[in-house]
Amino acid sequence: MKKILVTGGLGFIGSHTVVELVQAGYEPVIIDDLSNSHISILDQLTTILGFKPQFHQVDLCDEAAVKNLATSIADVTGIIHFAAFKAVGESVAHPLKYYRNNFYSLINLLNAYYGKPLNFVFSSSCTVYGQPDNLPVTEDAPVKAAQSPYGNTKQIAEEILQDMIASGANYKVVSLRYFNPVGAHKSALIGELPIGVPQNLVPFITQTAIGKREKVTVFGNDYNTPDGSCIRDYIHVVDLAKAHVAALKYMEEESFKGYDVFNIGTGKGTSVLEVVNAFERTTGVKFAWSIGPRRDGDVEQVWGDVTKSTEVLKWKAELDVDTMMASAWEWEKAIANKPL
Ligand SMILES: NC(=O)c1ccc[n+]([C@@H]2O[C@H](COP(=O)([O-])OP(=O)(O)OC[C@H]3O[C@@H](n4cnc5c(N)ncnc54)[C@H](O)[C@@H]3O)[C@@H](O)[C@H]2O)c1
Ligand SMILES: O=c1ccn([C@@H]2O[C@H](COP(=O)(O)OP(=O)(O)O[C@H]3O[C@H](CO)[C@H](O)[C@H](O)[C@H]3O)[C@@H](O)[C@H]2O)c(=O)[nH]1
Repeated sequence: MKKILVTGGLGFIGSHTVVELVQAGYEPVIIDDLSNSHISILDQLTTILGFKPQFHQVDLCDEAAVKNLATSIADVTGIIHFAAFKAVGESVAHPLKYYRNNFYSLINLLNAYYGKPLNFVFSSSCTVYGQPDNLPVTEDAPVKAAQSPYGNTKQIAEEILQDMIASGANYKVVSLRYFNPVGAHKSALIGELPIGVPQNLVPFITQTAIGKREKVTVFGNDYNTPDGSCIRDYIHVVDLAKAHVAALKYMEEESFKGYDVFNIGTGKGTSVLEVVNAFERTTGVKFAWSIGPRRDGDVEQVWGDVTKSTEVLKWKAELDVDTMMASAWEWEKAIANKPL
């Protein structure tokens, strides 16, 4: 069985990917420092999988610890590198915290496994496109000046990986540019666990619907879009998780060498108001919301062209916005009934 190191494997996207890896016949080895996740996610994964996946609590910024890891778990065929800090606003307030964690962890990992013929998947973001000139945005669209230190870590990390490949390193690398991951596993045993007040739309909606927050503010209805609210490409986290399996399979092909990048979205834009309506319609739960001012730094509209990922990775998102909302709501109710 092919062993895959999953850094950040107890986090939102990582935990769902662990499930899909096992279903596809891989053996995941989870690395996490629990800086933005809960150890009980390991128990939840154990319930879903029927066995306890291997887990090591390691801070990837600790160079010596990562070297030890590479010695003790030397027989991996791939690494999926989720571990990073991801809050845009916090990165503006604490840029060094973001540059330190997101770069040290990446570089320590690449150095520790350097020389081995590994398949490496990097979690990038559509944030690298800023506001694209053409929609849907394709992978060859220009990377725009980063809007935040967080976005900058994704842009620079992609460059680091390309420079490393250009230098002749033995790795194969795929960067996946995620659009907006939402939703939760159908078991409602794993999902997104925002720490503090959620910054993202869907957890803010579910926390408001359950009564933890008073009201959702729709940030702006005067954008140049059909209903005036911003448009994003929301993707179900289980579809996103499956894209990682597809990326590994693609890299396992002899013919693939070097570096490649893919958009991972649905190819469809949905407005904030459409998300609000979809939530209320699918769950039957109404919540308080109102229109407020625009949020600083928001891109007006972005959705991805997924032709390349469909044709080359042979992967396509299958789950719709209603399923995303329904599963996010089941997860919110599950953790309200039984806090982790
Ligand atoms: N969720 C999104 O909207 C989104 C969008 C685009 C890209 N991404 C990227 O995808 C990846 C995963 O995102 P997520 O939403 O699952 O985030 P998450 O915070 O839920 O998961 C990240 C995990 O990494 C761990 N971690 C962080 N720093 C670490 C370190 N130094 N050593 C070991 N573990 C560490 C955290 O404890 C957490 O469990 C991140 O790289 C993120 O930037 C996320
Ligand atoms: O309370 C809220 C929260 C969000 N929004 C709106 O909902 C949309 C989605 O906002 P999110 O914060 O959920 O997502 P973003 O698209 O702003 O950001 C996400 O996608 C980015 C890439 O575009 C980065 O990857 C970032 O890490 C990730 O959180 C935006 O139009 C935002 O203005 C609201 O109206 N009210």
